[in-house]
Amino acid sequence: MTVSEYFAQLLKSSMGDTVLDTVHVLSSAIEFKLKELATTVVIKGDGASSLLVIVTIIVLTSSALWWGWIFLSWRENTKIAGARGAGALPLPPGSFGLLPVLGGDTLSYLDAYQNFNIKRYVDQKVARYGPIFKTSIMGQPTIVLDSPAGNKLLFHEDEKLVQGWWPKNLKALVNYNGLSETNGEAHRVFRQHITSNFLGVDVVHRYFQTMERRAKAEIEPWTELKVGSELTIPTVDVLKNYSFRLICELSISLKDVREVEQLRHKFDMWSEGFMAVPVNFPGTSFNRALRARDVMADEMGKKIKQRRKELKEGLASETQDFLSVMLTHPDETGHIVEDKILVHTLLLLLWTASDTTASTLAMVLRETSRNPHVYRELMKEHASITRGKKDGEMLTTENLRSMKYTWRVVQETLRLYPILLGLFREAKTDFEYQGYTIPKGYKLLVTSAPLLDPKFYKDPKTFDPSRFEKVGGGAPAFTYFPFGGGHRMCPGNEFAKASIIIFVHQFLKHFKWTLVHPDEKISYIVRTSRTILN
Ligand code: HEM
Repeated sequence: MTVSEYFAQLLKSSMGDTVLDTVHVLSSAIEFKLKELATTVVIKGDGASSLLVIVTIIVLTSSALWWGWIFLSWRENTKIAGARGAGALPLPPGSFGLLPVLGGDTLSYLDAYQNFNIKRYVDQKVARYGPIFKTSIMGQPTIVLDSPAGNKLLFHEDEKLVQGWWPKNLKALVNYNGLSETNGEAHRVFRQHITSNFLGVDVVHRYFQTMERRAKAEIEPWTELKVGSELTIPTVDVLKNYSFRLICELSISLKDVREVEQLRHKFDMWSEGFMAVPVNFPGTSFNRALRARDVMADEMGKKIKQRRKELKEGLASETQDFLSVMLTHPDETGHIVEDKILVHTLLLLLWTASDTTASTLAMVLRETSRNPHVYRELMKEHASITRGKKDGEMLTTENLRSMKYTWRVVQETLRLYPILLGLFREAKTDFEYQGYTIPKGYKLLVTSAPLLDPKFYKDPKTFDPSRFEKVGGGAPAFTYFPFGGGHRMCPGNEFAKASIIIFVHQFLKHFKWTLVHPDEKISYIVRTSRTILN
């Protein structure tokens, strides 16, 4: 795509011209949407042997939200760039570009991101400047750090030298001071609170049955045809339904499909704002996203009030979902979370828990189909679990623990198709790093490039789950970080793991599948959801 096509596309999306079926988001607190994955499956049954299934397209998404930064933060950028005192170590080599106000390297970075060429982008820069280089991305002075040392800096010394950072347009869209926007002690306390009460490893097992029920509810309606029949199913939509409906049920007990879909309609509109040019003018995507957010926030506010009443009257349980837990369990400082922060967190959960899982599942299904030995190994693992079960008997924690190969498949999927291809932080203070000055306010970026580096992984492009028989796929520490790391590491990782492997179990039980387009190019772009009412 040329530069002008790129701009045209962005403008189109911001003006709400229909065609663009992308949505997306990317920040230190992720999110993104898929394009399409239709699947033709063959219904499995007694004696059904080699069956054909067709999976169309898969596409992860990502990126673009940063266009707004270019315009919003150039002044800040120039102030910071001039702030170094005399005698300081030099800045890392590199260039802010001739037109940093237009984002310097923004186009090439985003192009590499969308087309899944981050490694090539980084390799070219490294060949020119060395492993640590400066550039300007989205109007922000940015220092790109090599891995694994750079990851170690970002993830381990997180709170001393660097902190989480959200772009301005994203902050505007979120607009509440919750987990995503806080740093330091407030962030730690709140994070600890939601981890110990909702997302932690000791809690997530409570949702296994709901996850399995939801997975069955999405899959079984497609299995009602005769055994052996071929069927095309819109798999991405099935996956998106699964993850969105699951988090709605577990966070606010919202189960009615039509109500969920109404919420998702607004959610989609909101998400579209994350990649739009941040022009808040009636008719723009950004404006629509802000309005959708207000409507959702208003609805969440009403749900909070209603639930408080139900809890008082004994009509709701204290542990029935995230909302109840937050309203009845104080954090370690003895406080119940404020309503406006709770509203923010509910939206954050919808955002972080839905398309991340759906996208990863999509790629798991794709790679399983492209690698028959992987399918066979998976079948072995899951058939032995199914054999030991009576009809309708649910999966146990023990069963999930035994799905070791399945988890390796997911880990290898996240190596090849990470949800985030780059993670940003902001320097909290001026500091020295490997002979250079990192000025306060500069953005720091680590990328997923090492995941495809033969230095760390033998035959890096080969899908080989057996790498993960060793921790981190055998690569040095701080190379593999699909869930981020340090104080901002994804608190939903256990939740994600369980919901993914449970879905894989159900899918394998019912279908065998092959890809319609086995060599489909993967790009990080998106479209909004299509409803399937089961
Ligand atoms: C395959 C699925 C998922 C992947 C790969 C993933 C990955 C990530 C990554 C890379 C981050 C940023 C970490 C950082 O900045 O260092 C993140 C943050 C976050 N994720 Fe996940 N995630 C997934 C699923 C989930 C789920 C299911 C939930 C909730 C149920 C969730 C909740 C969050 C939250 C709340 C944050 C923000 C944490 C903070 O700022 O402290 N994620 N995730």
